[in-house]
Amino acid sequence: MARNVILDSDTASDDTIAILLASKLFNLVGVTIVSGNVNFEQEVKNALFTLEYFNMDVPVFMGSSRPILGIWKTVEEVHGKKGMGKIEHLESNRKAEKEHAVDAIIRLSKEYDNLEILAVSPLTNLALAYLKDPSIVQRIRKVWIMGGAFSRGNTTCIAEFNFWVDPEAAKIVLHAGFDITIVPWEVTEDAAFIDDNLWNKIEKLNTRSSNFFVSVNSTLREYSKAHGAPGSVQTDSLTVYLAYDNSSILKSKKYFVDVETCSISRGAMLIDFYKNSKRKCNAEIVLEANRENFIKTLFNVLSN
Ligand SMILES: O=c1[nH]cnc2c1ncn2[C@@H]1O[C@H](CO)[C@@H](O)[C@H]1O
Repeated sequence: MARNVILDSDTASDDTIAILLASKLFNLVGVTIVSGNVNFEQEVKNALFTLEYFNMDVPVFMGSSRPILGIWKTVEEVHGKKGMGKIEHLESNRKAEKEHAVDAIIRLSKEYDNLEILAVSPLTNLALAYLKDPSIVQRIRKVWIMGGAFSRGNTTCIAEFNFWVDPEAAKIVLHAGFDITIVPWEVTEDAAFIDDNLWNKIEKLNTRSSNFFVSVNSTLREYSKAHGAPGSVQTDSLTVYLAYDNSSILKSKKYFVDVETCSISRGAMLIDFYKNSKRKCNAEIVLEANRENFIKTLFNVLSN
């Protein structure tokens, strides 16, 4: 039986493919929206449009429209004016639910045994849900986080975007006592890049989903190439995939993990590799992922 998941998303280019993948691999019981990549209302539209495009009947819950301290910037230069690459007409007939994402997370954690959270975005919604009802820690089976960088920050010298947008939320979640697995930025860079060869193959599939993939990731691809990558990195999708196929986590280890919240290193992930702090391990860090399996699954999903 499919596992029950909520996908927490700041919906822009790569997030949409994570939504698609999550709907194929899991029982996706809700998409919760959080501020991050682009304008919040636009993110909601992007999620609704994606679900309508793929004819998926999944409720969308609007969450926090700003990080806890509200110090962040959106990154239209990464994802396109509306966050969806070349797709600019993003109207749909769908509407978001009235219930707030924080309440939906708390309610769904009671309704579904073993609910898991796929957090491919800043952690504001989950942190607020935990603050409102700390007992969700006992009910949520697992939290999969795309976030943090070992050292190659994609937003500042040291910080990855999701942790950088809301480091206070990341800190709250990391210290809450959830069963956490983190997929850091560099691991996704190594295992989830779409180079020209692969991009052309996806383009040639010429299916409804491959056409969507190519259009929605067009700006991310250009931006990534301009910054020295071979193409777009499907970071959020890899996280969803590893949550589904744990055997594709080739190397991982549990550590004490924290997040820096101060000035220049704000959003930096702190991993106690040598157990200097003697503090209890609070997260499993993925160190290496199986690229081949991920690409094969992505390709299969885009073939239909
Ligand atoms: O410059 C960027 N490159 C890749 N992903 C980015 C960038 N800026 C924001 N994101 C978003 O942050 C996470 C990865 O750090 C992904 O969730 C992606 O949607």
